[in-house]
Amino acid sequence: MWNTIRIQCNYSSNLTVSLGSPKQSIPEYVVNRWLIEPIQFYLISASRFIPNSKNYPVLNKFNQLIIWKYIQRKCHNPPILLLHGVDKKDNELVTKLRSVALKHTDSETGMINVDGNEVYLGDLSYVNYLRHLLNSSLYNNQLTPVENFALNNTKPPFVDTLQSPLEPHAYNVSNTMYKVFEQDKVKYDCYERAIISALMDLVASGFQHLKGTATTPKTSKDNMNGIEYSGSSPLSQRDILKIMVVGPGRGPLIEKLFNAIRFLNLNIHKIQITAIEKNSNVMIYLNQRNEEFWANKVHIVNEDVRFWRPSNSNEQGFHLVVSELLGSFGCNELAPEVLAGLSKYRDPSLCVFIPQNLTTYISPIISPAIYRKLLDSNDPNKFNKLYIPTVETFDTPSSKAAKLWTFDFPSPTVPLPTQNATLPSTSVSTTSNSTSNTITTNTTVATAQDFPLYSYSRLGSNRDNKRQVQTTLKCRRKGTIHGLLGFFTAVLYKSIVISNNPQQPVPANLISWLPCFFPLDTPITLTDDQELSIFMKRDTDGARVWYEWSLECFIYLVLPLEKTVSRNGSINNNAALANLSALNGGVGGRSSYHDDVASNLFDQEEYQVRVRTDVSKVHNVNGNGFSFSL
Ligand SMILES: C[S@@+](CC[C@H](N)C(=O)[O-])C[C@H]1O[C@@H](n2cnc3c(N)ncnc32)[C@H](O)[C@@H]1O
Repeated sequence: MWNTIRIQCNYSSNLTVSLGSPKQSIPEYVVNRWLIEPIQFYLISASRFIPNSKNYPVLNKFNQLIIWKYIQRKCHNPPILLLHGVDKKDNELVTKLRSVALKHTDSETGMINVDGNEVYLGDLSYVNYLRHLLNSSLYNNQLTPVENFALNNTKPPFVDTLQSPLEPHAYNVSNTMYKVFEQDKVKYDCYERAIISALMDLVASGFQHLKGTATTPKTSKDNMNGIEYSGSSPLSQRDILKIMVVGPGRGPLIEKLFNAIRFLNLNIHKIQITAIEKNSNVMIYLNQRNEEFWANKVHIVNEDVRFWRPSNSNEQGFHLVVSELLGSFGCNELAPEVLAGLSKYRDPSLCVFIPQNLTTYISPIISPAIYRKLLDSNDPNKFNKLYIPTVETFDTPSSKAAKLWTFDFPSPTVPLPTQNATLPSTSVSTTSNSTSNTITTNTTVATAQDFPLYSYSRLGSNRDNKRQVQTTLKCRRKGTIHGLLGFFTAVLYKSIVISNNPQQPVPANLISWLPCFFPLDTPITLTDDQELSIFMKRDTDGARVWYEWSLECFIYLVLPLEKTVSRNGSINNNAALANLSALNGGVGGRSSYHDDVASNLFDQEEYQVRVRTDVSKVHNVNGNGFSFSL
């Protein structure tokens, strides 16, 4: 009923709802469902209270939890708690408590002065209990880590806003934003574990000679978080493990890399580290940290990695590439495009990328608050854009999400560097830490000339990073769908996974990414047990990347089969077929389903038909509403 009123009032922001505390426990999804509504008052009847062991009125655990959850999630605009029924004559508990508790408490008379009149508020032990409940809310956090993080990091008026996704490949990330990233300790711990695991495998598959630290005495300047470094290496390039960090920002991933090297006790002389960061604003941090903590061991390049090319053969043939170019939807910060060019500079025989892959997911959501915000916006493209809602003001009618697509790193479709490439004499150079500049021609490392400057047009419109999926989801619960929620899972290395799945983040306290939202311009209403068909596309024209999306919903009808026997005795199913064709034409069912159904007609007394009940338009066709420029 509330939903009907809201729709009839065109999602007016003046419309709010008052909820009553439940008599008995209700399913959690119902509590969560109301959490996304504009609750103005939360009514607590005195009859919900029960006496505790000292005969004071308290709420049961279930009602306590609901109040904590509502006031915590809506901390910037909490509902007013309205206690009622305390003064009812027939409230046995009140009468009892009044005689036991209040008689002896002179200071708590429960009287207030309103316009010169003494008004009896009722039994104050109820109010006192609610006060206690509010105070104890601080120590009974009901929110998820990501909700806590989002609420603590967004203050009014930015709470509950729709942000545009970051585009770090196109715009420089601010210092404040890097600080926010760096708060996610668990993300960096996952990276550290992934790097340790990958380094162990690399060592085992050909870099055994890395085991053991350098023996040269260290100087204070050469102290890299405990890694001993002598300042010069007598090793030839062939012995060297080459590591690239793409987009290190202010350096937390490099920090984790050094931790991993130290943890594994690897010889730093035999490791070459290159970091490529396009944001010139962070160069000062990186260079300072390089000097202070990393003994200038990191070769820092201030360039867009898509346009970077190794100046000589020593600068390629990477064995480990570490990056964190993940957006809320996984691929929306263009990791596939950014890393594709770099793939060509890997060692074709042995190279690990962290992350190894990313997979995107989508789930239909109910979010009247977000929809109302969009209705209020003057942007003509508002329904063709991708958003990041700052606070989780949504609920999902389906317990599952649909898997869309995966990107592997390095991309299996990017050609391998040429095998046995011959090094031109000009490409061989001596690095400051190397006494040998000889690289023999039987190396599998290719030359810079083998890999022309990365260009999207050269890759045939970047075809390999296009994706298109049509997938279905069963929705058990009814509701009005306002859009799709996108999130990702990334395999950093083997079993080390991170995910911003709102229902089950991995690790549970990961806070870096809120899920993203693809709106529908006309919401779609579902009854119980419907099926949703979701169309999602990632497209590119070589200069831009964008997403397109649409929805259809279906119900399954079971229809009786009306058989008539003709004069010659044959069975005629015309009535059923007529039903089918009516559904096909009238409701928009698809003929392929009906063909399947028709072929089974002769065997069944009834048949099932899938009927389309609603369909949305395709949003953001050709990226006309929004796109990410390459
Ligand atoms: C999501 S931030 C992560 C930064 C850092 N790894 C951290 O954890 O704080 C992505 C970083 O990659 C950089 N970046 C994005 N695209 C890039 C590109 N094409 N070439 C080089 N750096 C890039 C951005 O400037 C940004 O610093």
